[in-house]
Amino acid sequence: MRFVLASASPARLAVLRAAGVEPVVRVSGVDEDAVAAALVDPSPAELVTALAVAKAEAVAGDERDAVVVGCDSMLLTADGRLQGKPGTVEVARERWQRMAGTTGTLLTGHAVLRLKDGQVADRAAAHEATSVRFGTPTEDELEAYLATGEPLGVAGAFTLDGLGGWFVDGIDGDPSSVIGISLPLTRRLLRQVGVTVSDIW
Ligand SMILES: Nc1nc2c(ncn2[C@@H]2O[C@H](COP(=O)(O)OP(=O)(O)OP(=O)(O)O)[C@@H](O)[C@H]2O)c(=O)[nH]1
Repeated sequence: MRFVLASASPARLAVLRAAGVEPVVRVSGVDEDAVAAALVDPSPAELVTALAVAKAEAVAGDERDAVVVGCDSMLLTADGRLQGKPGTVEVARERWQRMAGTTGTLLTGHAVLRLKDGQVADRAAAHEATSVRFGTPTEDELEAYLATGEPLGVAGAFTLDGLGGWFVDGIDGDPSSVIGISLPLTRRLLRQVGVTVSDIW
């Protein structure tokens, strides 16, 4: 079955490939700020789920028979801030100075659309929440990490499976969701739209 990943995320692609799926990658190009602005006081979970739906829907229009999956990840910090990608060293530094030694929640919205004959025959969406216990990098370690550039382009300014792993003391929940796509949740959403995971791996 044709499996379309509506995401530019190399991490999501890697998780799916390691799990036996060879997705067709179609980047949605969704304006995330515009989607967020159209929502009325969404909860963090509602926001990431709405963004995942928007990404999947943006790509689905060109598909005839396929499963289309979209995701969106953000970090909800212990002091209640919802954060995407920091973008700059300054922002990533400020975030780490606040979050070191605390526990945050990495939220990933997921949307699955089942296309048949060019129509959305079925759909399912949900979010996964994973607690992340951050370590406390020394000032030198933090500056070295920032200098690698890795934290700038990932939600929450950290990775679990990359250089950031040195600074994550532990998680409570699904690790694949932190990296970018929850395999167990995606399996459940696929089942809701009549697709068995072994149909796609
Ligand atoms: N490798 C890795 N990437 C992470 C981790 N946490 C967050 N990310 C990445 O951070 C990015 C979060 O931004 P999103 O807006 O959800 O996705 P994106 O990369 O912009 O790509 P789109 O789906 O096309 O929007 C994703 O690429 C995630 O895979 C992690 O622990 N490991």
